[in-house]
Amino acid sequence: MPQPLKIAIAGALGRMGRQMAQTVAADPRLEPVARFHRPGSMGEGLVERDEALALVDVVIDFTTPAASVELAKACAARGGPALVIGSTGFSASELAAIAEAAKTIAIVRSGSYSLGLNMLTGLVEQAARALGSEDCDIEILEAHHRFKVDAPSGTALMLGEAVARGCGVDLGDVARRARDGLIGPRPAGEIGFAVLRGGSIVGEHSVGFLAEGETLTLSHAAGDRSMFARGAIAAALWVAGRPPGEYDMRDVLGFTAS
Ligand SMILES: NC(=O)C1=CN([C@@H]2O[C@H](COP(=O)(O)OP(=O)(O)OC[C@H]3O[C@@H](n4cnc5c(N)ncnc54)[C@H](OP(=O)(O)O)[C@@H]3O)[C@@H](O)[C@H]2O)C=CC1
Ligand SMILES: O=C(O)C1=N[C@H](C(=O)O)C[C@H](O)C1
Repeated sequence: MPQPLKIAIAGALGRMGRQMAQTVAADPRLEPVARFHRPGSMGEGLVERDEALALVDVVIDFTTPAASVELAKACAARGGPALVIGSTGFSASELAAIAEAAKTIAIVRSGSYSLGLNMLTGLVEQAARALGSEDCDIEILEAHHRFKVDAPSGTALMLGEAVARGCGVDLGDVARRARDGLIGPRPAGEIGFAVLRGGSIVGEHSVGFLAEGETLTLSHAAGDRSMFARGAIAAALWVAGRPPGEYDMRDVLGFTAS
């Protein structure tokens, strides 16, 4: 029986931090060693971040872009532990800082740790490759709870990247992230995003391929947050001991890049 993997949980008092603690505690492959929150946030079994980093093999982090970047820098500065990042809403410069840290430590980062959602990205890429975005209008819809602060969701952007890979285009060149006012007819080739916020929706995503006379819709709905936690655990078990680099769930799940 291998030694359990030593895990720390960042953002321990957040929605995903609490879900992670519950799911990690129930998994015999893991030893939940430390939980930390904002600097100076003690009580409820919390420790300071740098104390936690000294004790564990992998940190699982669902916090904010700024907190994840600081954490990645801190892990890289001490040569480990490895990191599983679930936070979303990063700017280009924040992503560059994470890529820099990944030159020193192994980091898995994904906008969704759901297995089903990651399978959906493969299907979406395949459909986009077959249908293209010239004769078919491709639109991504997402819905989340009222507390979500970033838009479009990390998952919607992942789906957008899958569409772009399938169509052989750069998402940055064709993404239409908002529409308002007298916007004129829809240009061919756009990849559109639409966002709904409200209530307690855990996460719903769909990709519509809208062609002349027919619509294909591929969709996913999250029932609760436990599958994100299970996916993050799969990523933690996979990334421990890996060489430095930035990985995603396609690496973890062994989905071949096409
Ligand atoms: N990739 C995936 O599969 C999933 C990703 N997410 C993403 O994960 C992130 C967190 O989501 P959720 O749990 O719902 O959000 P919450 O706001 O509930 O949790 C985030 C927590 O991080 C805390 N935090 C802020 N700064 C720091 C810091 N410097 N150090 C430690 N903790 C800090 C916040 O504290 P405070 O409350 O004091 O502000 C908050 O409690 C979001 O970006 C979300 O989009 C969510 C679900 C799945
Ligand atoms: O903030 C959330 O709740 C979620 N965030 C992730 C995202 O931005 O896609 C994943 C999931 O949809 C829940």
